[in-house]
Amino acid sequence: MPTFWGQRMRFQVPTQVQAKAIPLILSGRHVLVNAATGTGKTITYLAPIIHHLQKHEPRVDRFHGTFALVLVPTRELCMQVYEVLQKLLHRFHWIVPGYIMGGENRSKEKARLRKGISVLVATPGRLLDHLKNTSSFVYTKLQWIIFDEADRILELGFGKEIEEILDLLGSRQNKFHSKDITATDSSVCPRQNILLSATLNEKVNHLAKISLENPVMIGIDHKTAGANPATKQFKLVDSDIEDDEEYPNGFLSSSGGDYKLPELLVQRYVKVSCGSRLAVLLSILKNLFERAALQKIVVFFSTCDSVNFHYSLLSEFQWPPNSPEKSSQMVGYKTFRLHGNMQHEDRRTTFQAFKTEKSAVLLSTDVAARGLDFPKVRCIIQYDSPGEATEYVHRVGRTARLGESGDSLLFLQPTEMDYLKDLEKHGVSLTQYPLLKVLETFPLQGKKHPAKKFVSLDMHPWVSFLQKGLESFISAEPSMKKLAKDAFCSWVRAYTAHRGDLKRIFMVKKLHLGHVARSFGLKEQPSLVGKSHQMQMKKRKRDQKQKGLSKKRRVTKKM
Ligand SMILES: Nc1ncnc2c1ncn2[C@@H]1O[C@H](COP(=O)(O)OP(=O)(O)OP(=O)(O)O)[C@@H](O)[C@H]1O
Repeated sequence: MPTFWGQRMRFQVPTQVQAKAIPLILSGRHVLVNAATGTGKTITYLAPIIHHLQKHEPRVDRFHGTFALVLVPTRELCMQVYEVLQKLLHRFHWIVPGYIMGGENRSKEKARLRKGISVLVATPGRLLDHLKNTSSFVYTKLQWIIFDEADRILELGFGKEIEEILDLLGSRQNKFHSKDITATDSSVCPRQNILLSATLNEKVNHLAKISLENPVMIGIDHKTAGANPATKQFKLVDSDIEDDEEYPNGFLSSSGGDYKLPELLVQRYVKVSCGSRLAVLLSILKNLFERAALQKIVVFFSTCDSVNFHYSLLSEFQWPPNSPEKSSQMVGYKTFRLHGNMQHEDRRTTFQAFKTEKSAVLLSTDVAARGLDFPKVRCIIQYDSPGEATEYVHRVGRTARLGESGDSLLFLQPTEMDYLKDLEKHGVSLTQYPLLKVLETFPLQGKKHPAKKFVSLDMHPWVSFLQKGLESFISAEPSMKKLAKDAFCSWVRAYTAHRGDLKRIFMVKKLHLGHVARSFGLKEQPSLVGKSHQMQMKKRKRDQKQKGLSKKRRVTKKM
């Protein structure tokens, strides 16, 4: 087992998945790794590669080009894997790490590829671009292709790109066998491909078939995933260790199987009527920070607009409103946001900043759901449902990493409660969050409001008081109102976009648009919000038409 990695990273013992998979990967087998979130999968594949490269004869040199390629679904994950790689390679300065990804400057990347990158981390689209257009990109010595978060890469619609990449790299199994290459062409290296994820599904089946040759599957149950039995830091149950399975023809015949969740994760749901969602979210955040000032929380939303709106609200909303006492931010902690519509550089800074903060809230879309390793995240709130159970697993996996404890909270409306049954089918079960007890911690004018007195949450004095405060604040700030309206519109669109079976749980026709508007702090009736949105859309169409016409006219004139 390679020893260098633990020293630099100050790790005492390998995790369970590392202990099982590293020897197999070192042996050269194609491997499929299925282990819970936060169990150290990154080192699992990087350590053996570096072990081989540092003793490679002749010594690895930049002009040899790329030996190993790590494919990841998102830019943030690309940066994260690159950072781990840099740490692991500090003693082996001749092995050059590098990354290429969407949003970066292409010509700078070309220059870096021309100089040579030994271990390259990449997002699929940009990699394909360079494979096609950067002639100085040398990959004749490529030995490893890793698919980290394999299922997500495919879900993001990169299936075709991946097939093209495998074809261009000559690594597609049904066309081409690594054994055949070594037999016929000694200048081409034997290949070893590795697929990893905490959730494998049918989509991975195809990728596994076309990219892995006679692979071994490593499945680590959450009870054993923490670490080696040598440490008492993690709970271990030896008998739960699954045997490696030979995987010649695909293992994914049962797609609805259990997902692997961190053992010390406490999973809860909170049932909230639509109109009270916003007030409840703010109350829960306030309560969490009042209970423990030093903690990090990630809140997941379904759309970029919704992230933007809640980000501005949390940053600007003062509490108590119109009070003679000094008011301050309601959730008085640093707030960050992360989503795909942000400028590349802002995404990068947020990602780095949230990593180092000790007390903060990150509001994010699913760009932060996969693979990101933010230290010490204590709680995950899924304010908007994740849809697929797979995404639920990855979102909650941002906490309770590597033997630490963590909490997760899923917001559900009364009409959406069947989602719990859907999760249960995957072995995921949640208990109810004691919302009324939490709301009791917010007395109004010194008076407590015992839980049993209220027929509905919307009538709860604290909730309605806070809701009024939010609505007046938003209606008084035109920029906030605009953000709220945009968020409302895109939230409804996202709600209608639930796929397949989930449409039966997240039923658009059961949505009360007036209540949805309230959940964005809007006083207007939904028809008004809808109308203004429709008018905007009409105006946009009109403008586009006019632009199109004048363009046409210009073109006609020119011709
Ligand atoms: N042997 C080890 N001992 C202690 N900590 C470790 C060890 N190996 C990895 N770690 C740490 O564990 C954390 C989680 O690792 P990593 O991000 O690779 O998990 P993962 O399984 O890929 O998670 P995800 O499925 O969410 O992507 C990281 O902070 C990493 O530095």
